[in-house]
Amino acid sequence: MEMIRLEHVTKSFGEQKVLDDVSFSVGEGEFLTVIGRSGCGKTTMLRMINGLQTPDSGHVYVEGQDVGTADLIALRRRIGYVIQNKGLFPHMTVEKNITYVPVISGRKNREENREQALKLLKLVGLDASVADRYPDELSGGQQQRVGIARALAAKAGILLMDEPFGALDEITKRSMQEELLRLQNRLRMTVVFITHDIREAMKLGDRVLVMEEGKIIQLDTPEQIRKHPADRFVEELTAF
Ligand SMILES: Nc1ncnc2c1ncn2[C@@H]1O[C@H](COP(=O)(O)OP(=O)(O)OP(=O)(O)O)[C@@H](O)[C@H]1O
Repeated sequence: MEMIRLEHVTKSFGEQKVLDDVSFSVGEGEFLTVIGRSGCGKTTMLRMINGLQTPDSGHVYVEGQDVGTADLIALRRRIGYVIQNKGLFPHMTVEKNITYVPVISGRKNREENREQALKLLKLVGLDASVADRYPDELSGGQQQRVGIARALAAKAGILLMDEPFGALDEITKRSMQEELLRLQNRLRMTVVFITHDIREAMKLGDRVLVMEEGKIIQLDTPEQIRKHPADRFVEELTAF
């Protein structure tokens, strides 16, 4: 099944065309990585999927529903959004952050919420003792894990990740990558993952989307991209 589809999406900020006739789709359970130079439109594209940005023309569909006419609050509850160094509510404990969506959706049983939070912490490789801490009392890597736990608690079938591991050291980054792949496989989440790191893009993605100046240059499996780079830019990018 198709989870996300962009159809001829165009977006400008003032004179600058940031997305230029972008079309692609992401299947259920697929892990799509997105790579391209700074400013090429990656974040703008990602934010369209949960309705934080609207296209000037074209359409974005999530699970067949046009985001332009969807109930955005309901939509965002189905989509986890994990961004570097942001995204957690600073005034809420880790537990409250994780159970935020279930609670606002009406699940008020405290014990049940606590239990779920602890289970999810374990699942993302965190100790139960962090449940009562605040986000700024956690390391960057721990915060990312909490962000993922929160998306899982919301039973988000779709996870949008904008350079989630960009600020992490190599070792933590690697273990987070492994963990994410394991969870994604197990829970069959659909993931769109922006990165600046081509190794990360090739390692994590079932397919890799390469962008340049608001256009898709290539969208293919890591193997095909390596074998048949669409142009010099992709060739240089993947020459490692
Ligand atoms: N709300 C906005 N208003 C005006 N310009 C914007 C806005 N959001 C983004 N831009 C501009 O649009 C372009 C694309 O931004 P975007 O954040 O999508 O790029 P990106 O590929 O994610 O970059 P990076 O890799 O540096 O995060 C940039 O030139 C940016 O300055």
